[in-house]
Amino acid sequence: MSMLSVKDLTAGYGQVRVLNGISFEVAQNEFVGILGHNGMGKTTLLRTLMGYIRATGGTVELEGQAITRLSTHARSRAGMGIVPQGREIFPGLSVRDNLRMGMAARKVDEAAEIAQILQEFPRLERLLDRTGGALSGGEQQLLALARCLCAAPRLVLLDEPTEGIQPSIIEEIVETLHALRKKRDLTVVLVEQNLDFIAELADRVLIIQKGEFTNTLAPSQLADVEMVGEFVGFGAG
Ligand SMILES: Nc1ncnc2c1ncn2[C@@H]1O[C@H](COP(=O)(O)OP(=O)(O)OP(=O)(O)O)[C@@H](O)[C@H]1O
Repeated sequence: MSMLSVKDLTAGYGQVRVLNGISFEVAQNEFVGILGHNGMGKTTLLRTLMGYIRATGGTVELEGQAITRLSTHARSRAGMGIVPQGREIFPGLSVRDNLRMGMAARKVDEAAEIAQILQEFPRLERLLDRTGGALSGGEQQLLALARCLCAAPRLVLLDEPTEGIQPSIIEEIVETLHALRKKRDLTVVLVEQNLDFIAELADRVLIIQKGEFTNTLAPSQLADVEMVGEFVGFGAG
């Protein structure tokens, strides 16, 4: 059974349709990348999968369960999590309290849960009492991912995690995701513009153009700048 199964998904804003019939499957423990120009619908797709935007047509199944009509909270309880573009941590709360907010919907031993998260995100340990807004972009991205994991998702949707982040922390995010994949048996759908990042993490890469998937690339093909440029238009950048 697939972890995620999406069929003919359509969605948009008011009368403007942005997703024009998206279909794809993601296997358990697979990492799938999504690549496309700005404005092609990547963020809209992740937000529709998470239930922030209502699908106007099509179906979404998580581990065989129909979730197309469920609320965002219900999807979260069913095992789906999102790390949104721009990270959206709570800037006025401490790192510890940001993590606590991530667990709010579950009955867990907070201290034990935070100890586990710190093993997976050692950089956060000395930052626990700092406010989220005082962290660097890369640290905020790690915190956003850690907070998402506090809800114990099995599928994580990542929206442009490397946006505005220094290369040294980008490499740390790659390593963290590889480790989480093994340790938590995590499945990831990853929207990215950073070709190196996506090539290091994704098992396959779906190309989105005008709200539709038009091609699938192997990660090794991302090194072929001309080929990527043909599909995505920013290969040379
Ligand atoms: N809240 C909104 N209301 C109306 N139109 C929107 C809204 N959000 C996005 N759009 C439009 O929907 C289309 C797809 O946007 P979306 O953010 O999904 O693209 P994207 O591929 O994620 O691009 P980016 O990388 O710039 O975020 C764009 O034409 C955008 O202008």
